[in-house]
Amino acid sequence: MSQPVVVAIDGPSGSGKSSVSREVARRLGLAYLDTGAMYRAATWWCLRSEIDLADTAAVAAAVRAMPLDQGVDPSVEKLEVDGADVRADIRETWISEKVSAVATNLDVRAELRRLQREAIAGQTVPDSFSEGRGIVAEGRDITTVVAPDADVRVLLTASEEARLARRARELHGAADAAAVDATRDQVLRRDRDDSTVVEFQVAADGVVTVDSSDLDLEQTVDAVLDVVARLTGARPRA
Ligand SMILES: Nc1ncnc2c1ncn2[C@@H]1O[C@H](COP(=O)(O)OP(=O)(O)OP(=O)(O)O)[C@@H](O)[C@H]1O
Ligand SMILES: Nc1ccn([C@H]2C[C@H](O)[C@@H](COP(=O)(O)O)O2)c(=O)n1
Repeated sequence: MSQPVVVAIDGPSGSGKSSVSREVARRLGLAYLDTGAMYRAATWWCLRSEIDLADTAAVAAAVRAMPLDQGVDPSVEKLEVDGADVRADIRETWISEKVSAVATNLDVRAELRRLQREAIAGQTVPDSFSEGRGIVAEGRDITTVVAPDADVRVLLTASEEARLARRARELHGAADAAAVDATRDQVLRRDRDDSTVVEFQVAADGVVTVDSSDLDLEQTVDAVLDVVARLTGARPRA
């Protein structure tokens, strides 16, 4: 059997991390880990438990006790907290507005980092979803903190304009001025808050930047697959 491949992808909001990482994992036959979904699930859990997000100790304790069940199959999204399917809830505005308060809690980051490393290591052994082929993990600090030794490390970027337009189209079905204005908080304010605890705008040493501003989704997936092939020899399965 060939060596496991770990691909780490970071980038700002709306750069395409989730869509691109999921598709890259699918084509390479790897597992997929959406670490942003973990922060969103943690936010859902704290709000549902009526914890004041400003009470950092209470939030951290709740996250340590969170009964999270997250799938790693790129073709079948699974995300449950305490048996509840939270896939739809965590994408809603009430979570997007609050998630940075949880993601900037350093004790929460330590706990989720532990779970993320466990999930990544779990995919390098034969008895796993990927049968030991490896994983694509994406977020904000995967290339730098969670998996700095990953075989492939990519910073996926896109201009502010492109990211706002993408999110506006996704949420409002159009990228006119009103729709773009309505997404600013979700994209720019969130990046500003999140970047107080983690660097995801500038590539660290050894991290390859893929700028998707002028690429469509398919071209971006191909660009990342090219980087993976160049650095590891791994290619899409027929
Ligand atoms: N290269 C691309 N060209 C055009 N649209 C894209 C491209 N990449 C992603 N998209 C679209 O942009 C939207 C945002 O992408 P996605 O959710 O993957 O970004 P993200 O970086 O994971 O964002 P966030 O961190 O906020 O969750 C989606 O609707 C996706 O289909
Ligand atoms: N490794 C990560 C992943 C995510 N976050 C934070 C930043 C976001 O505001 C939030 C949700 O992520 P998204 O689903 O939008 O990618 O989680 C982080 O700090 N570190």
